[in-house]
Amino acid sequence: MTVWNAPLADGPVQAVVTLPGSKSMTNRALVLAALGGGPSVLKGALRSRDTLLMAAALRSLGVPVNDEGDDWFVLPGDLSGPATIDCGLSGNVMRFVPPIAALAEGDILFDGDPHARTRPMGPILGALRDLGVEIRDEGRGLLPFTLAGRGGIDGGTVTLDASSSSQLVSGLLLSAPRFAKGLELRHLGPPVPSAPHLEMTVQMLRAAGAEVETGGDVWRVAPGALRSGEVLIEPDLSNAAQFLAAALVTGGEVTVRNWPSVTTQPGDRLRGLLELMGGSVTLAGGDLTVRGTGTVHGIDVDLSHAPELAQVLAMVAAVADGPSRFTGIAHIRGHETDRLAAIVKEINLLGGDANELEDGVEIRPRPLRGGLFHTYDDHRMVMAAATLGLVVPGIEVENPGTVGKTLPEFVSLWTRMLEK
Ligand SMILES: O=C(O)C1=C[C@@H](OP(=O)(O)O)[C@@H](O)[C@H](O)C1
Ligand SMILES: C=C(OP(=O)(O)O)C(=O)O
Repeated sequence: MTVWNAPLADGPVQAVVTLPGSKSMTNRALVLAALGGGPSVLKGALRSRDTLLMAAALRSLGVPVNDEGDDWFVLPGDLSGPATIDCGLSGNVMRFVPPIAALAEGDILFDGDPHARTRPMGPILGALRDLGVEIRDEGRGLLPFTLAGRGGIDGGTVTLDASSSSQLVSGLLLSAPRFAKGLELRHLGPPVPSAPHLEMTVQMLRAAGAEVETGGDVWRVAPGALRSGEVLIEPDLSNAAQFLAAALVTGGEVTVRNWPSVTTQPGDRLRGLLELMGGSVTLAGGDLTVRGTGTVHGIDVDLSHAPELAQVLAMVAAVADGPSRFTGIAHIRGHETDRLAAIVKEINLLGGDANELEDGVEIRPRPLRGGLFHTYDDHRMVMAAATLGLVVPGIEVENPGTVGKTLPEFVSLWTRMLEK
């Protein structure tokens, strides 16, 4: 175990931050480029564990991906197996790659980190089986499994329950233009979380030339060629959460550069959420600035649209002037760790007062003390711990390197943010 002493802010944080590319956009762009008809270049791609795993997965299926420079090049060709895919702990890799593997020939083995073997896969494996794909998973509906690629998928109509992750839908949609008959996908069950990420899938498919119709819980993708070319990746707005929260909890001012004026990223919801929590938020000329007054308000919000923000917002809530409730996020028990349990446990270990709800968490602020903050191989727990560490002396963050999943340079960006 390594430990990082989270720096305490010695006053209001004043900083301007530039963030690397979005994980979700980079991984979608890689997939669409791999399924395209010619060479593509990704500008501003994120270099992190999850995107390097995606690039490696596509390479294993016969698609050359050059990720050496700032621009990433993808040269699609015939998809081929046999192969072994390491999903790491990436939900994107484990949900987006199996449908591509079914387009290749040969046995393709999927596995990942120990915790990855607990993340929901059953509905997408069931849907692929309904589409005629042979998958051997010993009936578990989880990693590891072997998919027997037959060089194509006929496609057609399929129904699944995607209430445990929007990625179960996105994964099928992204490859659907390459199914012989396209795809009509229906969700049946409790609501699908992360609507902005579904919209991101639809918009990126359309930008690549796919015909996609959506309405309610039904998505239709027509068969057809995907356009190749240049794709511009936006900065990762979910990873802006902790930097903007720093302004709020210290009563400072933080600007994140290159904020898109229109975006499907759920991190854009930070603008409204941080305002509700007491910040003043302005977006001008591509700069998103949050100013804190020193007072932080508790909030009661449904976070089902932006579950990636839960941990950082929970830490802000822990130092607010009143109680908070974050609901609509039952499914984050199936993320990198059981995030509801992790949030509650860590706040309470530091002397706080939090409890789990069926679909969220409740936090009542109380004076907190320092101590070891466990991070459960979850990048967002590290970034949440750092946020709290700005105002609670003595927070020791377990395994800070976990941030490599989506933001390897987190500690240096954080340290720089605090330099006067
Ligand atoms: O499609 C995507 O890129 C993602 C969708 C969301 O998954 P869930 O719907 O499982 O929350 C999000 O939490 C994850 O970090 C990335
Ligand atoms: C849930 C997350 O990641 P993924 O599902 O892509 O592993 C996340 O980054 O918060």
